[in-house]
Amino acid sequence: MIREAGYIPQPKSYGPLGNLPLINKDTPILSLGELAEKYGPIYRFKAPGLNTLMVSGHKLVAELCDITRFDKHLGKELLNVRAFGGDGLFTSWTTEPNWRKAHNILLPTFSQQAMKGYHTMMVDIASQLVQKWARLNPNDTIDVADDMTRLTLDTIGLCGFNYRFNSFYREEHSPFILSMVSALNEAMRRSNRIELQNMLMVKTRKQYEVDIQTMFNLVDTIIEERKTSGGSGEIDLLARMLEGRDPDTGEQLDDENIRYQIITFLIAGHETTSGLLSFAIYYLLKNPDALKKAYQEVDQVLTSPTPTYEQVLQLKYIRMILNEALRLWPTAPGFEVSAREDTVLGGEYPLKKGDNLVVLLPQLHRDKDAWGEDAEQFRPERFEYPDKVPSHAFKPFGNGERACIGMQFALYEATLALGMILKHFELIDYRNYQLKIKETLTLKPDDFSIRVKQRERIQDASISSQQRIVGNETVSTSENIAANLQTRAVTRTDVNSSSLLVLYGSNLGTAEGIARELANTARSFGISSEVASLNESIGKLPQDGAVVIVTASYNGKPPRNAAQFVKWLEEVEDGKLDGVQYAVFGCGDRNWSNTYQDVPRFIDEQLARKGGVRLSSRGEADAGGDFELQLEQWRETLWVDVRNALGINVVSEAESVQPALHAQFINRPVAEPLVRAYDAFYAIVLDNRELQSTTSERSTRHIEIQLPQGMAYREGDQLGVLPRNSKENVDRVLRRFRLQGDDQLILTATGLDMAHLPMDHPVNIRDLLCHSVEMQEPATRAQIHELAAHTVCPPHQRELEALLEEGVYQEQVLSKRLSMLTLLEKYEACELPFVKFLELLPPLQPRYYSISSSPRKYRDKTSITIAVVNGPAKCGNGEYKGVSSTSLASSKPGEELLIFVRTPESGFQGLVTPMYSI
Ligand code: HEM
Ligand SMILES: Cc1cc2nc3c(=O)[nH]c(=O)nc-3n(C[C@H](O)[C@H](O)[C@H](O)COP(=O)(O)O)c2cc1C
Repeated sequence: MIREAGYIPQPKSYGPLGNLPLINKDTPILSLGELAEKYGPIYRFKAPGLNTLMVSGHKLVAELCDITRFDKHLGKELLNVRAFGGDGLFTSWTTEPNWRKAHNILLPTFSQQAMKGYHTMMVDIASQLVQKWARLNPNDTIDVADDMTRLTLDTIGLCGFNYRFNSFYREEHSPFILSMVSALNEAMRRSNRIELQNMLMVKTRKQYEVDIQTMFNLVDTIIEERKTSGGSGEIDLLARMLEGRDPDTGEQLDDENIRYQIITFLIAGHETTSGLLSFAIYYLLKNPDALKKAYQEVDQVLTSPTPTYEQVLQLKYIRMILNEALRLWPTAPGFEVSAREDTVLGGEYPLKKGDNLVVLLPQLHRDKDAWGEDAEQFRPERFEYPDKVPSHAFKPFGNGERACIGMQFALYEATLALGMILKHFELIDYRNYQLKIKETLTLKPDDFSIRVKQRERIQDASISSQQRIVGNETVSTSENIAANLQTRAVTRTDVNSSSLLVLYGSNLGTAEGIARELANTARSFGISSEVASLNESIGKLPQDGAVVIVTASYNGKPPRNAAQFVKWLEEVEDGKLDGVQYAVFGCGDRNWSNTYQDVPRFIDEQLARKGGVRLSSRGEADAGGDFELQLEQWRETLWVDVRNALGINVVSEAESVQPALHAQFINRPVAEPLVRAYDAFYAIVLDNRELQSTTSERSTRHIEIQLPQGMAYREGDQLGVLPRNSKENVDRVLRRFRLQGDDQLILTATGLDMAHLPMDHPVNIRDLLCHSVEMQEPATRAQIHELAAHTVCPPHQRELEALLEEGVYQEQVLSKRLSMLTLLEKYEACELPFVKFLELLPPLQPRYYSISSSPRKYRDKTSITIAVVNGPAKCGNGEYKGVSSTSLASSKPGEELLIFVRTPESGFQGLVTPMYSI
C-alpha cells in the first residue's frame, strides 16, 4: 500500500465515542496493541476527551525519548490515580515543584550502595516464601501472581518503611492490597466512562472513597509510628521522606506529600515486580533450555545457605531471563509524553506543542526491525551483551529523568527471589497453562497456578540467617585474619610524602564511597591522601602527586557536584594541565546504553588533551552487571600504577625476604567497622564544663576537643560523635544472657549484611556491646516477633504477640519506649540466643552536634554544647539517659572520643541533636 508522507492512520470511528468501542474494557492495552498490529508504528486514537497518537516503532520512540523535545504527560488513568497518589513521584507533572524536590531527596535511597543495605531484608521476605512453598503437600497448587504479590509488597514495606505486612502469615491479602487493587481498577475503568456515568454510579463512587480512605489510614499509621518512635537510626525511604532536604533548595517534603509518596511507593514498588516474577516463571516453564541454564547458574553461584549480596550480582543469566520477560510482557505496558514545542516527528509527522503520544511497550519490544524475525520468541541470550541491546526498543522502565526510580530495586529483588526459588524448587506446569493476560494498571498472567517439588532439603532459614559464634574455631579464623592482613600488608620503604587527591562526581553516593575507600587504602600504604568533589577542585589539579577521579553519569550529564568542573575542564586551554598525573574510573549502567560512561570518558579524554598524563587506564563498572568485580580488577592495576607514578617503592611482603619466624600483632578496635564507615578519628577532650547554675535541674555541658592533626572544619559544620553505651546498660545485657564481659568471642556471618559488627577476629563482649549497637530504642515489630517466637511459655508468648496488635504496639511499646532489652528482662522464658539479639539490634548511630567554635579563631580545636538528656523513663521504671549526651557529659579531660566532621550539604541530617551555641 502506498502511503502519503505525514499521513497518520486512524481506526474506524463511532460518532461521538470515536474509537472507544474498539477497546475491550477488561484488556485495553491488548486492544491498543492489536490496533498497532493493524495500523502500524504510529496511529491516531480518539475517544471522548482524548485525542492521542499511539507509537510503537523504535525509530519514532527514539525521538520521543529525547527529553529536550518531549516531557512526561499524565494521561486519563494517571490523572485518576492522583485521587490517591496526589503529587507523588509517579503522578506529578515534571513542572510541579514537588516532583523535583522528591526526586532529589529520594534518589539516594535507590543507589547501588543502597541495595546492599536492603539485601538482608529482601532475603528475610524471600525466605518466608521459600518456607511456605516447602511446607506444601505435593498436590497443593500455588497461585503464582498471588504469592509474588505477597513477596513484593512485604519487601517494599520492610525495606522502605520498616513495616511488616506479614502477608505470608495470613490467608487473605492485607486490607491495603484489597483496597489498592479495587481503587486501581476503578481508576482505570473511570477513564473508559464518560463523566456523567461516573457521577451516576453512586455505589461505585462510595466504594472508591472507602478504598482510598483505607489506604490513607494505613499510611498515616506508618507515619505516626515512626514519628512517635523518633526513628531508630533507619536510613530507609521513610526516614529520607521525613528528614531529607532537597540539596538544591534545602526544602523538606510536607506531610501531605509524604502520604502520597508512601502510597506511590507501596503501589509502584510491588505491582510491577510481582508481575515480572510471574511472567519469568511462566516463560521458564515453557522454555526447558532456559530453565536448565538457570538451574545450572543458581547451583553454581548460590552455594551458601542464604544468598550473599555478591552472589546475587553474579546471577547473570537470571537477570537476562528477567529482562527477556520484561521485553515480551513489560508489566508497566506504556508511558505517555507530550511535545514541549511544535516539532516534526520522524521527519514527517508535524506535532503541536502539548500534543500527546503514548509509547506502547509490548509492541515496541516486539518491533522486528529492532529485534529481528524471532522477536516473538523468548530468548534471554539477547541480553548477554548489554551493548548489543537496541536501547530505544527496550524501555520497560520508562525514559529519562522520569524513568523508574526503583529499577535497581526491582531487578535486584527479582533476581534474588527467582534465584532462591530455583535453588529450592522444581517447578511443575501441572495443567499446561496457556497464557492469558490480566490487566489492571499493570499486566500479569491471569489465573496462573503451578505445583512445586523440593529440590533439596531446605535449611531452616531462621538458623541459616543467624550469625554463629564459633568459639572453638579460633584457630582457623585467626588464620583468616592473618591471611587478610597479609594481602593488605606492605613494607613502607622509601615512602615519600607524595600525595594522592581523590575526586568524585556522585549524586547517590556510589562514586563518593569508592573515592573515600581509595583514599583510605592510600593512607594505609603511607600515601597522604585527600578526598573532595570535582566541583571543589576547579583550577586546583596538582602537578605534583597524582589525581584519581571517580564519577557517575546521569543521562549522559555529570552528577550535580561535577557539573561545573566538567564545564571548566572543557574551557581550559590545551597544555594548561601539563604534568597532572591522573586516572579515571566510571560508575555507569548499561541500561543507559547510548550514554554509558559518557562523563568519565569525556573527563579522561579532556585531561589527556589538556596536557595531563594518564597514569592508569580508565576503568568502567556497570551497575547492572558485575560492578564489584570490575572495580576490583581496576583497583589492582591502579595501585601498581600509582606506586610507579609517585616513585614510591612499596614492596609487598610476598616480594621481600621473609624471616623464618613470623609474628603478627592484631590490635583492631571493636568500633573499627563504624570508624571506617564514618571516617572517624580519635580526638582528645580538653575541657568539659557545666553551664547551668548549681540550682538548675538541667545540665548543659560545654566540651572542648583537640582535633587530630590534619582534621579541619568550616563554619556551619557539624561534629559527628560515635557514642558509647553506658556501663549500666551493658551490665544489664551481660546479666540477662549470663555472659562475662571479659570473655572473647569471634563473630562470623553468612549471607547477612552486618557491616557494623567486627567480624572474624576475637573481641571482648563488653567492648562489643559498648561500641557497636543501639540498645535503648523502642522494640521494633520484627524484634517483638522474634522474642515471641523464642518464648517457651505459652501465656508469655501470647502477651508478647498481643503487643504487635495495631493500637497496642503504639500505646505500650512506642509511647513507653520499651526496648528489646527491657522486654527480655520482663520475659525470662524468652530463650532468644545472644547472637540473635545482636543481629536484631540496629547499628550504633553517630550523633551530630553543631560546632560552636569558630574555625577562624581555633583551627586545631573545636567545641560543642550539649544538653544532657536525663529524666524518668516513660515505661515507669527507673531513669532514661540519652546514650550520647550521658557518655559525653562524663568524659574527662584527656579521654578520647571517636569523632568526625560533617558538612551538612547533603541535606540528610540523620539524627541531628538540637544544639545551642554560645
Ligand atoms: C519490574 C518492575 C518495575 C517496572 C516495570 C517499572 C516501570 C516503571 C515505568 C515504565 C515508569 C515510568 C512511568 C511513566 O513514565 O509514566 C516508572 C516510574 C516509577 N517507578 Fe517503577 N517500575 C518497576 C518497579 C518499581 C519499584 C520497585 C519502585 C519503587 C521501589 C518503583 C517506583 C517508581 C516511581 C516512584 C516512579 C516515578 C518516577 C518519577 O517519575 O520520578 N518502580 N516505573
Ligand atoms: C536517572 C539515572 C540516569 C543514569 N544515566 C546514566 C548514563 O547516562 N550513563 C551511565 O553510564 N550510567 C547512568 N546511570 C547509572 C549511574 O551513573 C550509576 O548507577 C552510578 O553508579 C551512580 O553513581 P552515584 O551513586 O555515585 O551517583 C544513570 C542512573 C540513573 C538513576
